[in-house]
Order: sequence, then structure tokens, then C-alpha cells
Amino acid sequence: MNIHALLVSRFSEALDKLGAENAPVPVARSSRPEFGEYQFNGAMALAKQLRQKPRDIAEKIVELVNLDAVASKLEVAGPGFINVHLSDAWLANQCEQALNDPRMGVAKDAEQTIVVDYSSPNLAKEMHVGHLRTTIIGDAVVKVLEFLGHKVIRQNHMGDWGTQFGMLLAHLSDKLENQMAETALSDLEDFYREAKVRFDEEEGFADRAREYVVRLQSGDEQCLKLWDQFIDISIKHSEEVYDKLNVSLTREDIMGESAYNDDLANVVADLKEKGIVVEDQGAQVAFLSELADKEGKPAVYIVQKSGGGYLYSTTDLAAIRYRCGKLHADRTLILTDARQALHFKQTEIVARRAGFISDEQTYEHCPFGMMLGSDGKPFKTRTGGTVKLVELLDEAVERAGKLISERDTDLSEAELKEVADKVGIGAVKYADLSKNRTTDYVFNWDTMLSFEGNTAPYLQYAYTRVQSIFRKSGISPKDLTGAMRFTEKQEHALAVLLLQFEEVVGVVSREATPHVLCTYLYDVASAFMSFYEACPILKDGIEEDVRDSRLELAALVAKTLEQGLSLLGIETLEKM
Ligand SMILES: NC(=[NH2+])NCCC[C@H](N)C(=O)O
Repeated sequence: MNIHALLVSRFSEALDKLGAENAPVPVARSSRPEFGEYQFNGAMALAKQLRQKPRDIAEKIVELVNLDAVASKLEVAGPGFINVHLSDAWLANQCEQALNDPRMGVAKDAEQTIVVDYSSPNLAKEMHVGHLRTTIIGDAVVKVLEFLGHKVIRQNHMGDWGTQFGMLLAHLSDKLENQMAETALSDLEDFYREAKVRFDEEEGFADRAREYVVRLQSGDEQCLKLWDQFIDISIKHSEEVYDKLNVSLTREDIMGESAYNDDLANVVADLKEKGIVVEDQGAQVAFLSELADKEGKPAVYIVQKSGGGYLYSTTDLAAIRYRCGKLHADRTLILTDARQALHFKQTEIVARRAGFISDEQTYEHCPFGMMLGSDGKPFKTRTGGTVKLVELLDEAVERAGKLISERDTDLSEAELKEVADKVGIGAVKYADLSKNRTTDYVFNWDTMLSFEGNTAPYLQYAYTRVQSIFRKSGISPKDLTGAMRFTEKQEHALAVLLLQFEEVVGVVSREATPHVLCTYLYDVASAFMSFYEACPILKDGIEEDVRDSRLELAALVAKTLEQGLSLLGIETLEKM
């Protein structure tokens, strides 16, 4: 059920009857419960057009609009707003349908093919906190898109190619003389640092590194074998993080930079032929007047360096051509931190000029801000190093375990472990997901693990509350078949919220903003707590049909929390 869409269609019919077929149909959520739940705001503009008084037009629309079964009251307010008060009977009926439908009445969208490029770590190094954000947010976006019926193609655009591999392979080759690759690469951060020191300080090493680059690019077999080993172990490191995070990425989703290697020369040749790039000081560049500076000088976008080398940009152009041309992506979403925004803007301009993207296809860079430490500076270890994700996630589980065992709980050892796992990982993921992704956010253990406020533990706890009500009642949700019936304002408010789920996932799918879903789930959980306080369920003296109706409403709360959290990649628990 999409209340907003329903109201738009009903008001649109009313406007047709008024003879205003093409008038816009602005319907918004009301700002306060006294104004009902939704508001039609189109009467004022229409009045101007028809040269009538706005309130008169609004009254006419109220006469014409067919909302008898949906609204208990329509009132004209202020200069000509129409406030819609939804009817309890209609809400109850819709909630029953949602409860009995596996998709909770959420319709699927017209199917699109959507490429989502996320996680995409650089394999020459350990994944860092920036990759945590793209992985978590990207995975939630993917799940929402799939839930809405789209064909989603995950693309893990790993940085597995480029000149830095010369240095790494030369170093690896030396190390393999007396140890196994697994041991040599057990700590990628250390390995990278060692190689870099040698590159900067050891005589002859830099030359060897450059030789390795040439050998790698010319397909030298021994060199490719080394590279394969390096990549394989490095991917395993990422998989360990994916596993702990419980994200849906697999090896099949990897389409790293190296996959486009053979296509780069073709891309540049194509751009040259189309006159999109020209030679400038030996390099192949495009001039982008769309992004000119204050003096009118166009931005310079390089696709091939003067020595013939290719760049990050060349690979991204090849990737666009593949995704739009071969995979037929209607939309391409790319999640990286905001510092890459200009790169993607420029890349899109060049790709459109070249016809790699058609007018119907979109290319959407979804930027996010930085993760900051409590000092407001980029998140680092106490000694200033990069934080290893595996260690961060282990710490989350450990902290959650401690917090849970300090609470009054009757969980067994095994249950405790499971709860710690789900709460700890859930907390880290949710802390990230719940912030508007475009802003920086401060990483804070205490807030993210708190059982109060907009956190994963709070939502997981709300879910277990419902489960415990059902356990106490001895009734299973399946056995509830009676009609729902609302009399209290808390029931009404909760029902309206529950029926807004579809509107919310729609926003997330269009804007790649999981925080909208987080805020929504938090509102649902809070509305449930208020409802539970005001409307007793299992107390003596509560009539059976009232009890059952309230149990059904609680069951829909649990269903919504479970579905919503699962779209965010966060697990629920039966008790905690
Ligand atoms: N098509 C892309 N450029 N995707 C994003 C790649 C992100 C890059 N590997 C990084 O770590 O910053």
C-alpha cells in the first residue's frame, strides 16, 4: 500500500472532473497530527489559474474527490489546504492485508537493470574505513532495489591493477624465496609498507619495480602468476570482512580494474576517432567546457598519459561502456567517498559525448562523507595508523557481548554469543546507515551500542519485545484471524506509520539513502513503545477481540522491523 500514490491518483481524478486535467497534484505529509496525515496543496495554484478563490476551489475538490472509504474527514484549512484524516476502519483493513501478505502489500516497481558499484577496495592494501561505508551502504541499497523487483548487478570494481603492483610483485618475488605467499601476505598493510620503504630507499629496487610493471602489462607468465597469487590472497582478506559484515558480495561480483585492461586501447582509439580527445603535450585529453573555471578555461580530462600509460579514468570509461552497452544498465550507481565526485562528473560528460551512455540511461555517483574519530579528524588508530576492519568488527562483537552480559539476562552461553554477534555487527552497520550519507560522521562506540535512541540495539530490542509478548500470550501470529479495530490515537498513529513502508523504500531506491529507512524504523519502534504503554494487550479485563487486534498490530510491527532491518543487512533476534 502506497497511501501517497493512492491520494495522488484520487485527487488527480477530482482535478480531471474540475476540468484541470494537467494540473500538478501536490500531496505531502502533514506536519502535525491535528492536520490529519496528508495534505493536498494544489488548490492555491489552481485558483490563480482559474481566477477563483483558493478556498472555493478547495471546497469544490473536497466535493469531487472520491475518498469516502479512505478518509474519515477532509477539511479545508488556511489559505486552501485540504487536510486528509485517514479513517480507522480503512487503516485497519489495510493493516490486515499487509499482515497477511509476505511482501506486506509492497508493490514491485517496473523492472530495471541496475548496476551497483560498491565496496571496490584497492587490493594493494588492506580495506579501510572508507570501504566500510561503501560496502555497508551499497549492500543496503542493493537489497532495497532487489526487494522492489529490479535486476541488480553488483560490481565490485576492485583496484587490482596499476603501477603500484610493480613494487609489490618485486617485493613478493623476493619474499617467496623463503616463505609461502600466505605468510608473506598475512598482513597487507605491513607488506605494502615494506615494499614502499624498499622502493624509496633500496638501490636498484625502483628499477626492478618498473620492470615488473612492464612485464605485468605485457602479459609475462611468471609475473601474472605472482600477480594472481597476490590478488587471490588479497581478495581473501576482503572476504573475511564481507563475511563478518554479512554482506551479499561474492567472487562472482568482482569485476576489477584488470578486467578492462584489454579494452583500454580501444576506448582511447574510439574517443580519438570521434574527436572527443586530442593530443596535448603528448597526452590524450578531453577539454570540458561544461566544467570551466572562473576564467573560462575548460577542465582537462586525461585518458592517456604522455608515456602511453592509462589511468583510473580510462578504466572507468571502459567500465561505463561495458555496463551500459553489454549489461544494458538502465541505472548505474557508484558509491565512493565524496572526494571522487569531480572524477565521476567528468567521466560522465566524456562518456555521454562518446555515446557510451544513452539519454535514457543514468549514471549516479552516490557520494558519502568521511568517518571521523572523536577528535573530529579522519578515523585512525591511537597511533595514527589505518584501522583494520577485521579488528574493528571483532571489537564491536566483544563490546556488545560485554554490554549484554551486564544486563539482566537469562541467555545461555551460546545464545549470548549469537546476540553479541548480531548486536555488535548490527550496531556498526546501523551507525553508518542511519546518518545521511553525504555528511561526515563521528564514530562512537557508546552511542552506536546504546539501547536508547536511533540505534540497531534499540530496534533489535523493540523486535524482541513483540516476540516476548507473543511468547507470554501463548498465541501464534498465524492463529490470529480476527478483524483489526482501532479506537486509540496511538493505534491510529502506529497504523499510519506501518502503511508508509512502501513510500519509504521507494525513496531509498530512488535516492540511495538508507538513512531514510533507518529513521522510519526508529519511528515505528518508538510508536510501538507508545502504543504498548497506552494500549494494554495482555492485561486482565481486555476483551478478546481488542487483544487480538492489538496483537495483530504488534505482529505487523515485528514484520516491518524484521523486513526493514533485513533490507539494511541487520539481523533480528528472538530474545536478548
Ligand atoms: N568505478 C569506480 N571507480 N568505482 C569505485 C572504485 C573505488 C576505488 N577503488 C577506491 O578505493 O577509491
